[in-house]
Amino acid sequence: MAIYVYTTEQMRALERAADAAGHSYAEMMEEAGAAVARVIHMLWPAEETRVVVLAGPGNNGGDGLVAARFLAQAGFSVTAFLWKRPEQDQQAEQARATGVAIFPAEEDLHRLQRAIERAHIVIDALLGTGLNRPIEGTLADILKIVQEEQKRSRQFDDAPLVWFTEDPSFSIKIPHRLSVVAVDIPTGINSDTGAVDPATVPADITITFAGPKVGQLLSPAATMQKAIIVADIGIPEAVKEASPAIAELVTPALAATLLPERSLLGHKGTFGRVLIIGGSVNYPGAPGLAAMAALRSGAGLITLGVPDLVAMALAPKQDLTNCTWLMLPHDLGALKPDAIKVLADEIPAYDALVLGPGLGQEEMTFAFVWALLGLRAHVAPRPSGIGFIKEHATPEPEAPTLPPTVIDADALNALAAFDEEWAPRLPPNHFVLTPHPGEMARLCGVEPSYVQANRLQLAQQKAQEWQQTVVLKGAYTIIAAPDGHVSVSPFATPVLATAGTGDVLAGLIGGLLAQGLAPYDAARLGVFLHGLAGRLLADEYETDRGVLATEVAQWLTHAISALANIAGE
Ligand SMILES: NC(=O)C1=CN([C@@H]2O[C@H](COP(=O)(O)OP(=O)(O)OC[C@H]3O[C@@H](n4cnc5c(N)ncnc54)[C@H](O)[C@@H]3O)[C@@H](O)[C@H]2O)[C@@H](O)CC1
Ligand SMILES: Nc1ncnc2c1ncn2[C@@H]1O[C@H](COP(=O)(O)OP(=O)(O)O)[C@@H](O)[C@H]1O
Ligand SMILES: [K+]
Repeated sequence: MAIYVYTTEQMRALERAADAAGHSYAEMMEEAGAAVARVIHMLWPAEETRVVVLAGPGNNGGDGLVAARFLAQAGFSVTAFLWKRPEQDQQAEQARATGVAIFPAEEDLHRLQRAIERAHIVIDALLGTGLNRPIEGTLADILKIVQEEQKRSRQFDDAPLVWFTEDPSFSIKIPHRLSVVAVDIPTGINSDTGAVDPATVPADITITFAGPKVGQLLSPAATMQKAIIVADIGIPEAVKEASPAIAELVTPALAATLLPERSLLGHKGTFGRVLIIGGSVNYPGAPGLAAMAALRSGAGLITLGVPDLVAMALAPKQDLTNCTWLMLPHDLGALKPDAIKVLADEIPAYDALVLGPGLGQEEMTFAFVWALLGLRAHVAPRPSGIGFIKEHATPEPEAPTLPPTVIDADALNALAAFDEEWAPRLPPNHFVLTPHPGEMARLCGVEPSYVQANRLQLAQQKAQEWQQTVVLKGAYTIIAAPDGHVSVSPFATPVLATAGTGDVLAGLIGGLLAQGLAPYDAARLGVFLHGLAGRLLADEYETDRGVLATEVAQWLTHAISALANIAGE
């Protein structure tokens, strides 16, 4: 079952289509409220758990009152406060009939405050995707009460968790006296832009319906939610598949279908050969990290094409004794265009290439990258001497035909530094570009803040313009295909925000390319396994800091094995 990411308008269209197909709005609200109650019931014991539901004027409030009813039926002690919602409302009546105590919020904020002080859970069902103006007045007062109580109740900051089934595979930690559970989206988050109203209360758990709303995955909204659980509200699959969505979420089920087949009779040649080209005197470790990840990806044979002094430093490292080596010509530890001569003979033996980790930014190294990518005609020879006499070194060899290639790190910077259009000169749908927001900004000639504010659209637009797969890294990494398809990673975990994890990702995607995956699929699976390895490590250490990139590479094997289990659930 695919899970998609929606804009507010797409979500409304999906609801309309579901309603037209016979799954009514009332049924969807019933399922939404039931899902909220189920998640809470899974994590808290009904006895002795006091729940306060804050219900607003729209459907979000309706969902909250349905949840209130199911929770009361399950034995929770539930109080609901209505804001801008009549007490005779149908959902309120039904909830009251099951024993939910219901009060108008406006008339007695003191009562509301006392209830929240005694509560274990506050359900935020004030506003959902219908937010359309700044929050002020009574609504701001209500949220302020929750915010203050939440601050008082924080004992320690738990490890973040983002997941998307109702049966979380990782334990959701409930360290606070008071937990905030948001219905669909925390009140005050703009579900399209990710903008956050200052009144917004961060949610420990957000239960979002049918699929994430794109704003939830953008900054700064992403920081206001920890666990995001996607709940099915019964929209028929056929309706979902026929309705437009802005992106697809990479779920365990999807990732599992992408894992390359593994023949019982396979030998190392069957599973692909990866050549990693990178390394320089200042960054000797990066290609090694890429190689460790490629080794763990299941690829058959990994070679490091690096300057000899980088090879000397790396070869004794534990995992890297499993690699073979190709010494490439360099000047003072930086690769130079002559390396093409060595590579021209070697490259045909490889099924995938990873170009970039640790290359450095020497001009001759950029010239090497341009030449390898066949942008050679536009490598400007360096002028020397007086006047206009230009000195040509040895004639440049022909650029070899490259296998599917990951372009990462300084190879991306080399592209950004190329002074003419590079994209039309590359064979289409043959490369995976893996920029972080800074590299993306350089490639696009914009500010990093612009990249972050327009992550999804920019990645989509550039993948189409460049006709290559683009992986825009960071929390909720975006993977965009040349045909306009976009996928989003479900992982936002600062455990990965440490030097070298990008090299690990590049090597992993390279290893998957070598096993025959198409660029977009190799990127989607690679990003997922990389994020999962990070999550597993955060669970193992019970912290989201202090994990090393080498460990992320090593744990890829655990991630692959965990994927099979998670997807099977
Ligand atoms: N996605 C789905 O398929 C389903 C969605 N449902 C729920 O429906 C919600 C959307 O419902 P609605 O469209 O009724 O929207 P909301 O429930 O978010 O509320 C909209 C109302 O709040 C008012 N409002 C907006 N911003 C305000 C502000 N800053 N201050 C004061 N008032 C403000 C609006 O004028 C409008 O009256 C979703 O978030 C979800 O919870 C569910 O009922 C089930 C089905
Ligand atoms: N908060 C986060 N949530 C999820 N993934 C993250 C987060 N921070 C960083 N990452 C991931 O970690 C990797 C960092 O890559 P990069 O920025 O290239 O670092 P480096 O060059 O040091 O390897 C990327 O795959 C990125 O998506
Ligand atoms: K809400």
